[in-house]
Order: sequence, then C-alpha cells, then structure tokens
Amino acid sequence: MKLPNLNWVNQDSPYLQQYREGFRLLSFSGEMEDTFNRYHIAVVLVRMRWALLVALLLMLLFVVLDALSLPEAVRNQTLAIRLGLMSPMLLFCWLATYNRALRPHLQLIGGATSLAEGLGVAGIIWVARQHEFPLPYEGIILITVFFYFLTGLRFVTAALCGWLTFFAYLLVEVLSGLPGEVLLYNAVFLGSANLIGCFGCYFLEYATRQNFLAQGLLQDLAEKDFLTGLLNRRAFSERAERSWRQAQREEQPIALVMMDVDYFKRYNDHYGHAAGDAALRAVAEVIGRYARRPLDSTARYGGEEFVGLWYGLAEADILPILETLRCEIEALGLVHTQSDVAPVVTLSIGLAWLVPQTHQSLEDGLRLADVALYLAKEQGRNRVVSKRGANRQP
Ligand SMILES: Nc1nc2c(ncn2[C@@H]2O[C@H](COP(=O)(O)OP(=O)(O)OP(=O)(O)O)[C@@H](O)[C@H]2O)c(=O)[nH]1
Repeated sequence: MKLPNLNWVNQDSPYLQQYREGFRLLSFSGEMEDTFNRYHIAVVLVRMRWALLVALLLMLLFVVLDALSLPEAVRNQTLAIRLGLMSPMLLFCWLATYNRALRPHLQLIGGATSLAEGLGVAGIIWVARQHEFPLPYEGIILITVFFYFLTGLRFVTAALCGWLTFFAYLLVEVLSGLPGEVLLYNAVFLGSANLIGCFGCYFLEYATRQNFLAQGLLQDLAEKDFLTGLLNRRAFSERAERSWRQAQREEQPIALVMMDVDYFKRYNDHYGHAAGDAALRAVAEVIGRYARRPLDSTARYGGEEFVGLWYGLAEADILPILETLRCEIEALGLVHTQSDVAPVVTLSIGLAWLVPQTHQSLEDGLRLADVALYLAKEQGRNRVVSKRGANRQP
C-alpha cells in the first residue's frame, strides 16, 4: 500500500513506525496489537453475526434432512452430534457477539465454535462409516470455507481450525478403511480447500491491518502536530470545547494554560532552525507528559507556543503542577546563551483558572490565559502567572 505525504505525519507516530516495520507475520508490536484486536472485532462483528445465524439455519436444515433420510442407527447419533454439540456452540457464539463483556474474546469463542463444527462433521462421517452408510464427505469442505471466509476468524485461528479438521477427517477415513485412492482424492480436495482458505484469509487479514494503519496515519495527520507529536490547534480546540461544555454542565473548574518558550527567536538565530526544532520537540515531550487524564489535553498552539487544559483541579492544585513543569523545562538544560533570563531554555506560563459560566466561551478562557502569559513575560519570563476568571469557586 502506498500512502501519500507521509513526511507530514509526525515521525514518532506509532502507526508510521509500524507501517515502516511492516507486518508480514500478521502481528503488530506492543500495544498496537491490542488496539488492532478491538478494531478487527468491530470490523468483522456484523459479518460474524450473519454467518453464525446462517450457519444455525443451515444446521436446522441438515437436522431435518438427517431426520428424513438417514437410517435410524445413524440418525440418532448424528442428531445427537448436531443438536448436542454443533448447534449449541453456534448459538452460544452468536449470542456472544451481542455481549459486550464476551466481545474481546470472540476470536477464542469463534475458534472453539469452528473447531466444534469441524470435529462435529468428522464425527458424523465416522458414525456413517461405522454403519456403512454412504454419507458424502463434502460437508467438511463447506465447513472449511465457513472457517476461513465467514466467521471473521483471523488467519492463525482459522488455519488452526481448518487443518485440525483436515487431520481429524483423515483419521476418521483411515480408521474406517476408506479405499486408498478415494482417500487420496478426498484428501487432495480438502487440502486444496484449506490452502485456498489460508491464502484468502492471510490476504484478508493483511488488508484489514493495512486499513487499520491507514486510518491511524490519517488521524495522526489530521490531529497531530507533525514536528512535536502533540495535538494540533484544531484537534485541541475540539477536545477543549468538549471539556469546556462538560465543565459548564458539572460546574467544575478548568485550568487553561498558555506556554511560550522565552527568547526563542534569539535561540533560532543563534543555534539555527534545526536546533530550534529539536528544542521545541524536547519541550513538547515534557509538556505532553503532564496531561494524561481523559479530559486533559496539551497541544502545540503554533510556533513556539503551547496550550494546555486541565479539568476539575482547584487552583491550589494546578499551580504546583505548572511550577513543576516550568522547572522540568529548565532542568532539560538546553543551553541558551542568548537568553536574558537563564543560561538555558525556559518557559513562561499563563494560567486562566475558572469555572466556565454559561455566557462564557472557550475563547474567553483562552484570552484570559493569554493575558496571564503576557503578564508572565512582562514580569521577567520563566514563571507562572495565574489569572482567575470572574466567577465563584465551586
Ligand atoms: N525552529 C523553529 N522555530 C520556530 C518554529 N515556529 C516558530 N519558530 C520561531 O519562534 C520564534 C518566535 O519568536 P517571538 O515570537 O519573537 O518570541 P520570542 O523570541 O520567543 O520572545 P518572547 O516570546 O518575548 O520571549 C520566531 O523566530 C519563529 O521563527 C518552528 O517550528 N521551528
């Protein structure tokens, strides 16, 4: 798959790294595999549901067919396998697709169900051979196609089910004394069905993984600042709006923070643009570590300016956090001989702390944070200045 403009994706994006590493063995590294599992289940869920429902209906059709056409001895045992093992497993798996708690385990449940179906058909063939009833073996090919293409099983699970069923069938026929040349033909047909299934299933899963990475890359391209990997201004505004409205509903305080690297123009002029970029990345890496909760966010606002939102913290709690952040930037020790404040890169921080009122907008909050930042610059830089919004404390 060729994706355009990957240069504009943040180079630390895990999706980009995985894309470059490749995934021929159908496995992603670390946490990404877990994220993919959730994505994959969401992608195949509807197909899986329908496949299981159709399989259940077909099973009922075969029950009727068996009841009408098989001799009694074969019929009883066959119906016991269909109604005692195969149908309940299909039903359980189908119901599991509707249960949120079981959904993460659908590969396992689907694999166990598929194997039960495969071994069930092999069992039915065994029963028929014991009573010398000429039952056709093609049912096992039907089941094999079902494993690979309809159940939504991933390659490894589907292949495991397919080949275990294949060997179970061979064992049944060998023990039943099927003539060698017939056995050879059947084995070649069933083996071919498995091979076709393996190829198809591999490429299906490969394409699903490609789509997953492409979606991740597009999302990074749309939401992340390509230099620092923090959220960009637009994505920040979206998230901040959500947090802002929630704070209005729940009457919770919000800390809106503007941060600006001190004397950064001089830094650029003295050390060069590349060094400036590296400094911005280092500063952003620290800032990004300070917003870990779901409603908090930090972003690059533009140039050497960053913005942050912390939800539900009292002013007395957010101030020490920002002070620690400021100290951590100083402690990076990025030498800046041109700065009037310190011999290293420093950060000025403006905090607007407020409980958003219904008449106030996010822009009002950001303006207040900007005023606080201006004061921080005016008062000597490398400091945190706080401005409280004109509202009551919760
Ligand atoms: N290296 C690099 N520099 C950038 C980037 N974006 C903006 N800048 C530079 O950041 C500098 C911002 O300078 P000013 O806005 O004058 O502010 P300052 O020099 O930091 O001064 P104070 O904010 O008053 O402390 C400019 O020189 C921009 O060229 C970037 O992505 N990379």
